[in-house]
Amino acid sequence: MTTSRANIRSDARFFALIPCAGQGSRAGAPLAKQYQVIAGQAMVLHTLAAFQDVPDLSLTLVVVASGDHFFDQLPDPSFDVAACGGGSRAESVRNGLDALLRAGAERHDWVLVHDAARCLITAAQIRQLIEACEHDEVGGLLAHKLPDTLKREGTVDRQGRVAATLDRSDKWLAQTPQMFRIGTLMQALEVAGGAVTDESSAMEALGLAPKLVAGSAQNFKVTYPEDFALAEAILLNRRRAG
Ligand SMILES: Nc1ccn([C@@H]2O[C@H](COP(=O)(O)OP(=O)(O)OP(=O)(O)O)[C@@H](O)[C@H]2O)c(=O)n1
Ligand SMILES: C[C@](O)(CO)[C@H](O)COP(=O)(O)O
Repeated sequence: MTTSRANIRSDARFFALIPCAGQGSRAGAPLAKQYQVIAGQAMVLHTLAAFQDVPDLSLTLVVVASGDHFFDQLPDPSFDVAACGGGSRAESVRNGLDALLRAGAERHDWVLVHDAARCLITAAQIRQLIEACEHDEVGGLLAHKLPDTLKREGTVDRQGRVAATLDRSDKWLAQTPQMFRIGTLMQALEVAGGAVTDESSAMEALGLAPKLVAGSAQNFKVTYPEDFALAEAILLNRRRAG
């Protein structure tokens, strides 16, 4: 699929979609990781604070699982909540895009999809992504160039041992936000199905080449138990630094 410049409208608005309906099984705690308190508040509230500081956004929509009442008691939230989470991240995103259209977004508008569990994102990084992609034909994602030597593990009797050292010069770690036109992303996710782990993969399956925008190592996804302490230390350090 190609996207022609003629299809690009300059009056597009920007929406944010925060998938927040996961269970955090790799984090190994009874409470879903996005609701665990770090640096004084639930992880997802740190994430949302960054989006609140981006004036370009028309609306931020948080997708939670059905029956999740975490946000019910928040006074004057700066975002909307839709209880339409699915069985996979891709399904939660797809349902969230439907909800955005119901909330007034249009298919030519941009959506920035961002993990609730990437609570170290900053408003400046979100702005950088928007500036890098708003005139692009496809859109793109924050990503981090691989900083370490890359090994491939062996198979069968060589499991747990190095089979090869790979060229890392063209390797990036995909982060979020990932920013695409709502309509194209919906089409891409329809084609790709529920198994894709990010929006870029779905767009790639359409034959499109999303733009890689350099993010930061600090924009990691809280995934494993040891990630909480690191995220908290960075948040507290930023607070101290003002
Ligand atoms: N069915 C799902 C699965 C994930 N997510 C969200 O997608 C983001 C990134 O996913 P990941 O880190 O894989 O979260 P979990 O699925 O919660 O983690 P795990 O795989 O360890 O269970 C998280 O903010 C998570 O809440 C979602 O909205 N709906
Ligand atoms: C979208 C994502 O954060 C990009 O790195 C990631 O793929 C989601 O996490 P998962 O563990 O693959 O579900």
